[in-house]
Amino acid sequence: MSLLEVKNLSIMFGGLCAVDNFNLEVEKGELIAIIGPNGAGKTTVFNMLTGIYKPTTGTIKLDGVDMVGLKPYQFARQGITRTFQNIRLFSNASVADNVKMAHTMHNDQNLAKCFLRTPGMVKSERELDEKVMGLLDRLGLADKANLLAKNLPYGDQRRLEIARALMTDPKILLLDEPVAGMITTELEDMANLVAQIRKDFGVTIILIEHHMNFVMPIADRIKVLDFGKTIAEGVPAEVQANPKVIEAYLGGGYQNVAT
Ligand SMILES: Nc1ncnc2c1ncn2[C@@H]1O[C@H](COP(=O)(O)OP(=O)(O)OP(=O)(O)O)[C@@H](O)[C@H]1O
Repeated sequence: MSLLEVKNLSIMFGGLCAVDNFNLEVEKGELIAIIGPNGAGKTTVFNMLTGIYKPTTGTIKLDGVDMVGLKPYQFARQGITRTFQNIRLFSNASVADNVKMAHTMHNDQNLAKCFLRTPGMVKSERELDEKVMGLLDRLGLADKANLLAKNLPYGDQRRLEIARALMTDPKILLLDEPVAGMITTELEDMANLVAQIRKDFGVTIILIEHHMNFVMPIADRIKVLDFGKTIAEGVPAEVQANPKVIEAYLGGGYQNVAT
């Protein structure tokens, strides 16, 4: 049984079929990229894989558990966490508190224990602080732990989003355009970071991206969507050479096939 099994997933918005018969099997530890031009349906797939949208038809199984119909927080508790194309941070909280809050929001907190500050609570708080600092260290943000999130450079805000997602110990990490808004010279750093996270945390990663150059060196497999349909899939070299992919990118005036 694969870690994630998605079968015949489709969603209609009125008369528009935004995602049509999407299938995906992901093994533990894999890194899968979903690419495609604007409006291809990539974010909609993520929205279905995180319970934000309920598919019109199809099934999603995580570790054999049927996920369709569950709420977003239940997807998160089952082990699917995501970042967003538009960064979502607590901008007036510190970098460290942003990561800590991801834990607090993800786990049930016992209010009585919080107020009583039992030895167990103090110990778990200490362990939590250590985990936060460990994660910030791995993501190159340890020296910025006390800065307000809003004062971080853009690339660091993206790293912080990933740290927040990792704080929930996900089985599957979904990254929605992790280099959106970054300048070309930052792409390679982020690609290295994503590959390193996969290795260090043993986490399975599915990411959406426009930039071919970003996904080519790090993805095991790539799926290409266009107008909601899967037009190609395979290892990066196969996909890059696929005429349908070249047409979807270049035919639509899309310029990132080589960038
Ligand atoms: N809630 C919604 N209601 C109506 N239409 C929607 C909704 N969400 C997405 N769509 C439509 O579904 C299609 C796919 O959109 P989606 O955002 O998934 O594309 P995308 O591949 O992520 O594009 P981009 O790269 O621009 O983010 C688009 O035509 C979009 O307008």
